Amino acid sequence: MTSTAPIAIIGTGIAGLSAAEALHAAGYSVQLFDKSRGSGGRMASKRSDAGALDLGAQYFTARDRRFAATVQQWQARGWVEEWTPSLYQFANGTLNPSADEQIRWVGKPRMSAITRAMLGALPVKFSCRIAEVFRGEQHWHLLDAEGESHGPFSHVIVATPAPQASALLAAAPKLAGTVASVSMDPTWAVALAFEKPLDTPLEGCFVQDDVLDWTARNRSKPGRDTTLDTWVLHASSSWSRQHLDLSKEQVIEHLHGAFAEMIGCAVPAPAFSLAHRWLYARPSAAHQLGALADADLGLYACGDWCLSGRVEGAWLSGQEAARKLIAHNQ
Ligand SMILES: Cc1cc2nc3c(=O)[nH]c(=O)nc-3n(C[C@H](O)[C@H](O)[C@H](O)COP(=O)(O)OP(=O)(O)OC[C@H]3O[C@@H](n4cnc5c(N)ncnc54)[C@H](O)[C@@H]3O)c2cc1C
Ligand SMILES: NC(=O)C1=CN([C@@H]2O[C@H](COP(=O)(O)OP(=O)(O)OC[C@H]3O[C@@H](n4cnc5c(N)ncnc54)[C@H](OP(=O)(O)O)[C@@H]3O)[C@@H](O)[C@H]2O)CC=C1
Repeated sequence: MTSTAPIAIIGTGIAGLSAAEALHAAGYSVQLFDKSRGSGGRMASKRSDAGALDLGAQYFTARDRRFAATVQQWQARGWVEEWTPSLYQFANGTLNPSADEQIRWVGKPRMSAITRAMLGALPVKFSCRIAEVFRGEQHWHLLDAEGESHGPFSHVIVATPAPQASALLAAAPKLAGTVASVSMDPTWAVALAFEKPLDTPLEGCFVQDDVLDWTARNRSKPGRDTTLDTWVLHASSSWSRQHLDLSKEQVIEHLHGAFAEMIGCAVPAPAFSLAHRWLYARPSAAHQLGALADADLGLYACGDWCLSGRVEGAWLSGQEAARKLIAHNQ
């Protein structure tokens, strides 16, 4: 290690925490920041009257050998469990069972359990939106949206969605340019909770219609609250983009209607509903960027948008940012 100042990591989603874990294991000290009240980003779970709900990432797969080995460790520690839903597919107006052999993982008892456990005792400042990353004579400093300055730091890793990373990478125009070329699509998510369980065996469904993209029965996941029969619905990227500024009430009404048409059983008015808009849900295309680095400056960027736009891609990108930083300092 060449410096005693810690490394700043902006973002406590899976990418930022993956980088943090790898750097901490290599003996570096880190300081994390997140604009939200807790960790997880798009893997966070929202507390609601219907229990904790996974409104973002629904499950994840592990195809990369290194990620698969890490998921095995998470399983041994009780952070994740396999989810084996009764899977369906809805296409051309028809609902059909669509079982497959794919192993799908979920955080237990909620998706946010994973990043919560990864964070452990690492130093973090929540509710702290970083507005500017600037270089002093020797070190990096961060300015938050309240005007407070943080630092000094030896390096900075920006682990936010690409559109939120651009401004933070202004000190490295080449990185900022690459990030600016990555576009991300939105997703409207809705939760509907019913007093009486819906009369269907369906627990997860890949949907191909104009409105919906996916639906899942929350109670079919391990460790979830079963008081109400709660469903998470995701709108397609194109519908979400076209209806970005609709009110939450209108979005709930549209998605409830599409769900009722699709599911093939009576769907009463929900006892509880909520909507959440993910403005930067997924990259519009997959990339092979790994992680971005200006190693001489000490500025790095990682996130799902560097790779597959999935949990696995985000974790791998965080590992790659840490690897590049460590390699440059050896
Ligand atoms: C609706 C939806 C469904 C999905 N379903 C799946 C799925 O089933 N399977 C799957 O594999 N993937 C899924 N994904 C994708 C998956 O959630 C992401 O790929 C992954 O969680 C991204 O992790 P990340 O760390 O790169 O970014 P994020 O999780 O977005 O983390 C970035 C963090 O940076 C913080 N931040 C941003 N700007 C600032 C700032 N200026 N200052 C401080 N903090 C800041 C944010 O608050 C956030 O916590 C889904 C995503 C969505 C939205
Ligand atoms: N909404 C968002 O913002 C968002 C959603 N994301 C979704 O995350 C999963 C993750 O993908 P992964 O590759 O890890 O999982 P799968 O292998 O389960 O699914 C990949 C796609 O393959 C199709 N699929 C898979 N299994 C089946 C099946 N049994 N029956 C029918 N189809 C299946 C399906 O594609 P289509 O809907 O048919 O186009 C899956 O989507 C994935 O669902 C993403 O959509 C990621 C990021 C953001």
